Amino acid sequence: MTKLSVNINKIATLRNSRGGNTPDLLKVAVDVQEFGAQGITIHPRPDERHIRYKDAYDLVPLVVTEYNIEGNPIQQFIDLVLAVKPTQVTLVPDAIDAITSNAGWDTIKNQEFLTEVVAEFKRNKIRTSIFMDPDLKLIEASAKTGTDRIELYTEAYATEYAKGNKDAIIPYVDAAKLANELGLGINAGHDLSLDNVEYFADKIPNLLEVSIGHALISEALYLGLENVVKMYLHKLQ
Ligand SMILES: CC(=O)[C@@H](O)[C@H](O)COP(=O)(O)O
Ligand SMILES: NCC(=O)COP(=O)(O)O
Repeated sequence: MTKLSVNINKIATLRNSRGGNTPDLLKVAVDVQEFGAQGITIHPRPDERHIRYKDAYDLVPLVVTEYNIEGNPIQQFIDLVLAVKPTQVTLVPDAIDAITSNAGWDTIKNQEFLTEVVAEFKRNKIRTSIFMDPDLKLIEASAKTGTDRIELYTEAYATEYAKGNKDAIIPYVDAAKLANELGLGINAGHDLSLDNVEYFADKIPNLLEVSIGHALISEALYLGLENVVKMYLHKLQ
């Protein structure tokens, strides 16, 4: 079975848009776990445009499932993760001004750096995962960093699947087979959705975890909309 870790960045985006505490990020994290999600993911970015560093601390007593913190391992991020001690840290090479994560690591070019960072987190008993495109050479190199897992960056799959190109799964299956041979655990995420996640999970051997945020929160809005509109109409009768 593949675990679902719900990324709550978008709840923080909505909260920050008004400056108050609605929606309440911490309550959402508690409720999402009560509804059955097996993990909570956050991706604090240096500009704190959604998740604030304080949120990462406030979530500690409330995340009773797997706590996954994603981000670019700049010193500020490393210090945060070492202080919070989540279950897992996912290393993502996102540029400071990127609108969202848009590439996996070049694990050949950054091998020494990643090896050091991975070792530091593992010394602190934090599981590590490296965000990766499904590139066999890079996946082979990722194993040399000592990481426990990789997270397959699924945007390309999601984009092609939406166009009807199911063959877009092939590089991911090949990548997963190699990762399995190398003893790497496999996570996946980015633009996974109710439309494309089942096919992905069916085809990828030993997919341990998916982290889903943007589509899941959007779908929750759509699926809840009719109910809430009706509740308002009822109050206004
Ligand atoms: C690592 C990754 O794939 C991202 O999906 C990320 O966690 C989402 O970040 P944003 O919510 O800032 O787009
Ligand atoms: N690691 C991927 C993640 O946490 C969520 O990505 P998305 O569903 O917001 O694209």
